[in-house]
Amino acid sequence: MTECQLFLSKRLVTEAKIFDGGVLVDDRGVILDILDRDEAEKLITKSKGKLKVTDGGDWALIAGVVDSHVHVNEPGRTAWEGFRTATNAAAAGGITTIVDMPLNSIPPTTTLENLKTKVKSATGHVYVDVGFWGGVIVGNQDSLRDLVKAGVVGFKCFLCPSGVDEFPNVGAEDLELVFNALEGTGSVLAFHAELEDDCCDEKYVENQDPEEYKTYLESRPPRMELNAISLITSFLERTDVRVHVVHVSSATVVPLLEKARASRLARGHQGWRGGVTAETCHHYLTLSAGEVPRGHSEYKCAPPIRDADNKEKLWKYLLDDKLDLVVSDHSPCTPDLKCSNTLEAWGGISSVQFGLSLFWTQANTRGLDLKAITKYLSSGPANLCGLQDRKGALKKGLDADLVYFDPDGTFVVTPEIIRHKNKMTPYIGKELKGVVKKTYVRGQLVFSDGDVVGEPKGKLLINV
Ligand SMILES: NC(=O)NC(NC(N)=O)C(=O)[O-]
Ligand SMILES: [Zn+2]
Ligand SMILES: [Zn+2]
Repeated sequence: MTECQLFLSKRLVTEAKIFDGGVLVDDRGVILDILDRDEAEKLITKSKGKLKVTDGGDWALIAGVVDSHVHVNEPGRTAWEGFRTATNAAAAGGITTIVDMPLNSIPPTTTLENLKTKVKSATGHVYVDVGFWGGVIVGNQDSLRDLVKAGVVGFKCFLCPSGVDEFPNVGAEDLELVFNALEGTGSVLAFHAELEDDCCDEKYVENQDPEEYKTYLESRPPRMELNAISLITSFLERTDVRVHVVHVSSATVVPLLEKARASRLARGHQGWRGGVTAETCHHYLTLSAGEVPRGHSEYKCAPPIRDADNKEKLWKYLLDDKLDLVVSDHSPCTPDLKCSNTLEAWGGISSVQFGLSLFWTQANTRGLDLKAITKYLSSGPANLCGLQDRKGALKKGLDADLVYFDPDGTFVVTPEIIRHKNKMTPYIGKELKGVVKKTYVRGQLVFSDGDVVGEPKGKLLINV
């Protein structure tokens, strides 16, 4: 019993309930049991001081957040973001696993060789556990099965230009090959779902003020998301490969996804949520187009943040179980690339550290309780990534990825508290609810009292 630990809280949050109790953790950092207060007290008495007990009192004890959409950019664009800084920010934000996106680093994660390069640059530099997405680009379909074997959680592809030359988008003809390559692997194909058509909106906005956010917004209308979903769903009668739509911005696409899911479920698809899933991001659930100040491209991302009515619809769909998870899509860059011209600036929002508090700030005012955090920020992403037997909930047999969280505390976002590399985010000056007090990865303390603890102890969730 000497190596076991017991983490107590008056508000222990499992997938099913919130109660006064404890999480018993073994010497490997795996959850041995979830106990109520009486059982925990009896165990403490029985152990005669041999059990290491941590009591968080009134702080909630929640499962660590799994952020399945983070662009780390190292190697190759390490000035934009690196593993140390991104995972330091994650630990401070109550995230115990991030999953790295395959693009913006050079090389992109599109071959086994490239994955090995990425893994090498991450080794020894991560404060939380890190999984990896593979990338699908034109012509790399023969590399996909090797990447699956190496343990990538799935693949991301683009249906429109990605913003970086080395990650070209695919078209309908490529997708045929890609679905064939992934058939039967159990892997998931995630889409950046924006697709242009003949009606060229970019040309239309040419004469408008490029510093106005509205100009950028009009260059990427909801129609682009709808076009993409139509293309994706047109494949679903012919393939069993799981599909996932990343960063849904326009609520208009959700009914189409719902229909596609229903049809797959009717066919008996065995994947999580019928193998048709979708995420939205903290920025779409927190911000709206009307509040973006002129020339402030730190609000720029693709697809764009839309109006307040759209934001409310996204919340409704989320609460109706029509959207499955919420992520940061942390996609940072250097300050020079966030110029005041909204058409030319880099598209990507930096927020990995603040996702949990951004979500809680909104969720709490909408009458949700702490279980919503576990559902949408932990178990949802873990299920997407096939990590549900290791991550994503306070449950026997899973890794003891734990966060002591003060749901009633507040803080203001300032550049000084930002831990990601380039201190830009649209949330500067905003007051957020919910303060991360301590973060544990596999039972080990990695963040406490406002700072990371010791050397990076994160694991890479990969077999290379
Ligand atoms: N090249 C990117 O990092 N793009 C990302 N940028 C955003 N979302 O603005 C993304 O996920 O598509
Ligand atoms: Zn994307
Ligand atoms: Zn992204």
